Amino acid sequence: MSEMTANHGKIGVLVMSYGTPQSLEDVEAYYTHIRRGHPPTEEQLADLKGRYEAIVGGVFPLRENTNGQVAGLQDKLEQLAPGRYVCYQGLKHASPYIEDGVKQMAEDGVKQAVGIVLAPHFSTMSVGSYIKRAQEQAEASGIAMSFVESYHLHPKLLQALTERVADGLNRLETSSGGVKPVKVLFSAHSLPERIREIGDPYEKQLLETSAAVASKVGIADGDWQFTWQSAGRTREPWLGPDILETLDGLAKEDGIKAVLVAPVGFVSDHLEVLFDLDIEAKAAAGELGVALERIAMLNRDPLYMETLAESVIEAGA
Ligand SMILES: CC1=C(CCC(=O)O)c2cc3nc(cc4[nH]c(cc5[nH]c(cc1n2)c(C)c5CCC(=O)O)c(CCC(=O)O)c4C)C(CCC(=O)O)=C3C
Ligand SMILES: [Fe+2]
Repeated sequence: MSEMTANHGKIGVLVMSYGTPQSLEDVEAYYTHIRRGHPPTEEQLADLKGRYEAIVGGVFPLRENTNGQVAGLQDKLEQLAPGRYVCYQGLKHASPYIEDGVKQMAEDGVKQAVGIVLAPHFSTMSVGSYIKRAQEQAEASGIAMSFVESYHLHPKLLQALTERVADGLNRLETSSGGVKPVKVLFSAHSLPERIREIGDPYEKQLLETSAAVASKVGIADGDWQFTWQSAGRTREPWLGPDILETLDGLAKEDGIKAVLVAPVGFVSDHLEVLFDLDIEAKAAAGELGVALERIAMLNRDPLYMETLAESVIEAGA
């Protein structure tokens, strides 16, 4: 069988993710793509490069993690439905772009496909825009495509997050010497406030995941809350409170001594976690005299791979 027809008859799976630069030299082109073709100022570029320099040891962690997640999903699909699915990668702001992934499926003879994003919660501005781009290219390429819109309450995702929060609380207890009171902060990437005007489900879904995990771990209602992080630096208002503001209030008004951050809106180690939480939020907490730990990210966790595989099979049946 030739390369061209090897995947003929299989269901294509377009696995979509944000994308990260190829190298430090590539940060400017990547940032320009995020800004819809408008190059960043010198200052903005230096700021973003500085953040990447702080977390990157040769390889950009998000690239490795996305590659691992796509391979892990392929393996899991092979176990559950041998020979039926073939995975392709499609990135929002880096190569291979979403459109490249769809075109590759078409070249390989794929006629039917399912799209899934490596982010559990739906927003028109995030997952919705990935899906729109994939759908447009699928129509142009003659592929019938369906999509997984969200999987934020999938039992295996909740189980994986529950284990991580329980483990994180144990680590925090050890590293902080058992100081109390403790607060669990669930977090996700902020979005512009205007998503509220269009009835976007993002906030509701994030609260649902957080409440479900808190309940499974057995955290009392007053001992957890949700907060935003990583808001964009634009003139329009973004959803708040931001985690830095939340930490300040918890320390000064509520006397909280230790915090476990659970960034449930993300599934990988990447800039928003390794810099915004591990460096920036941790330093802010330190100045406030608050101990801070973060839950381990899902990356290639088997329960996360099963969440993705089961969601794909359900959507592509
Ligand atoms: C909802 C959401 C997610 C989660 C869902 C999902 O995963 O899709 C997410 C993830 C990520 N965001 C990432 C990186 C960046 N996002 C930026 C800017 C923006 N993010 C936005 C939203 C989101 N972003 C928005 C509305 C903007 C403003 C510009 C625009 O309207 O698009 C900027 C520009 C500079 C800055 O503002 O810092 C960067 C560098 C990385 C990669 C990290 C790495 O490389 O390790 C990841 C996983
Ligand atoms: Fe972002």
